[in-house]
Amino acid sequence: MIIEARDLKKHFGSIKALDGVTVGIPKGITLILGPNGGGKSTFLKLATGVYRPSAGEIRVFGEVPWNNGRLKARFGVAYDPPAFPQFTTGREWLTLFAESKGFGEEEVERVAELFEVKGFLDKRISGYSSGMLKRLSLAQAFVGKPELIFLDEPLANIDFDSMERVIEIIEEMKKTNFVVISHIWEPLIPIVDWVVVIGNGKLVLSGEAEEVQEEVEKLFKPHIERSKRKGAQEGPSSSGQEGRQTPATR
Ligand SMILES: Nc1ncnc2c1ncn2[C@@H]1O[C@H](COP(=O)(O)OP(=O)(O)OP(=O)(O)O)[C@@H](O)[C@H]1O
Repeated sequence: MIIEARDLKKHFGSIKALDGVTVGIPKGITLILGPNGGGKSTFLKLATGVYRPSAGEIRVFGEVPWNNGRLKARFGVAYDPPAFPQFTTGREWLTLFAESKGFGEEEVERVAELFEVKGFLDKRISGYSSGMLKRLSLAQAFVGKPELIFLDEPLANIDFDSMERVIEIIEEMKKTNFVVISHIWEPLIPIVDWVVVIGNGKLVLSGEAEEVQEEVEKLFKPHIERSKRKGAQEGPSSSGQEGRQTPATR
């Protein structure tokens, strides 16, 4: 196991963000799922040493992440929402970050190309769209090809082509381990090895992707029936207009 949590707790005042999670995450690609406010990002921040556990323990590569610069140098992280200094350019920020990890301009170019951020790299971050911010945060997480990469919502706010690209990049990096939190889970399932579900501060499920896929589908596949809405629109109580309005009819 590359990550092991034992009775892990994180409380913020009376909020029990994590309330006794015991779980092991193996090598490969792990997907963390769960409802809003369930504790996923808190788990990630405990694993990356941003938070210190209120009780229990978490270890990454056998080490405690809190206050552990040596361990932090071994992984990359993209948090959600991405946070950057606003008045630097993407290039300045990536260069500073790469240098802090012992890499130079070449590595900045590599990750910038990988996530197609080159077109706006010399603009100030304050002018970036949500998708640009997401792609810059992904580029940062991949600097130096770390052996473990944590990604919080890597597919949020990016267009379909970029989504496919991100999934391909993750799949191609065979030697890298990934821990990915994503509400957009379906396109990730084919490449995922392990799934962890955290809800209400507790572990709900942990297992091999193939074995738990059915259960995951039961828990998280949205069941929206088109016919009901159509029926409501066309029914006697509707405004009398048929079907969906086009911009011209509004
Ligand atoms: N720094 C904080 N201070 C206070 N409460 C916090 C803090 N971080 C998280 N929480 C609370 O802890 C709980 C778990 O939050 P967390 O962000 O871990 O959930 P999540 O599963 O990542 O949710 P989402 O899917 O909405 O991103 C929530 O009730 C949240 O409000």
